[in-house]
Amino acid sequence: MALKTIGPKAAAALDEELMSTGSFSVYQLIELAGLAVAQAMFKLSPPSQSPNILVACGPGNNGGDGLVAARHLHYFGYKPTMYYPKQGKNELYQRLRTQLEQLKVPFTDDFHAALSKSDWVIDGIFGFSFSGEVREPFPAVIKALAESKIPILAVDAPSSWNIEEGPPSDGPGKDYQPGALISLTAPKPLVKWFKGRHFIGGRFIAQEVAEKYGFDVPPYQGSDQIVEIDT
Ligand SMILES: NC(=O)C1=CN([C@@H]2O[C@H](COP(=O)(O)OP(=O)(O)OC[C@H]3O[C@@H](n4cnc5c(N)ncnc54)[C@H](O)[C@@H]3O)[C@@H](O)[C@H]2O)[C@@H](O)CC1
Ligand SMILES: [K+]
Repeated sequence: MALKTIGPKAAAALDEELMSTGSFSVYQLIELAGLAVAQAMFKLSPPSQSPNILVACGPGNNGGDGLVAARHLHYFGYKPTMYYPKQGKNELYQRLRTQLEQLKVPFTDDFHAALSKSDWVIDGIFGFSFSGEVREPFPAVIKALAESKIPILAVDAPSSWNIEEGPPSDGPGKDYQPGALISLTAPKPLVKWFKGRHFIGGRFIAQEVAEKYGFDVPPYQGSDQIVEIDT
C-alpha cells in the first residue's frame, strides 16, 4: 500500500490548522506523535530483546516527539537514555525533560559512548522543518548514525535528509539509511529513497482534513496508534 505524501510547507500548514481551527494544543499533538513512536519501537523490538534505547533529540518538535516517546518507553519496560544537546526555548520542552528526570531517565553529553551501549537508537533530531547543511553540534552525531551498525528508528525523517529530495549527496548524512521510519500524519516525499520498515503514526487527523491536504488516513486497526505500510 503506497500512501500519498505531503511536502514540508503543507505539513507545517496542517500543524497550524490543527492548532487553530482544529483546537488542538501542541502538547496533545506531540503526546500522540510520541506515543506512536514508542509503539513503533515496541513493534520493532520489545524491551525483553532490546532494553537499551538511545533517544537523540533535536531542538524542535521532532525532538519533542523523542522526549515523549522516551517517557512511554520507560513505562513499556525499556531503559531509555537521552542525548539532547540543544534544548529549544519553548517551555514545553523543559516540562517534557523534567518528566523524564523525575523518572530518573539519564541524559548524556557523550553520544558516542551511549551509542556503543545501545540496542536501538531513536532519531528525533530533525523533522519536516530541517533545511540546509547540518549545523553544530549535530554533524558528528549524524555521521555516527550513518556509520552505526545499531538499528535506528527515524522519526518523521532520517535527520539531515532533504524533506523533498531525500538523502544528501554530500556531508555527514550522505550514507545515512535508517532501518525503520515512522512518518507522522503522512509520509514526506523523501520516503521515495527510504528502504527500511515504514510505519505511519499521528492518529489525530479527521478524514475531511486529510482530503483537504490530499493525503490518506491510513487504516489504523483497533486501538493501534501506528500502521506498518510497504515501502
Ligand atoms: N502534524 C504532525 O505530523 C506533527 C508533527 N510533529 C513533529 O514535529 C516535527 C516538526 O517540528 P518543527 O517544525 O519544530 O521542526 P523540526 O523539529 O523538524 O526542526 C526544527 C529545529 O531544527 C533546527 N534546524 C533546522 N535546520 C537545521 C540545520 N540545518 N542544522 C541544525 N539545526 C537545524 C531549527 O533551528 C529548529 O530548532 C515533525 O517532523 C514531527 O516530528 C509533532 O510533534 C506535532 C504534530
Ligand atoms: K528525525
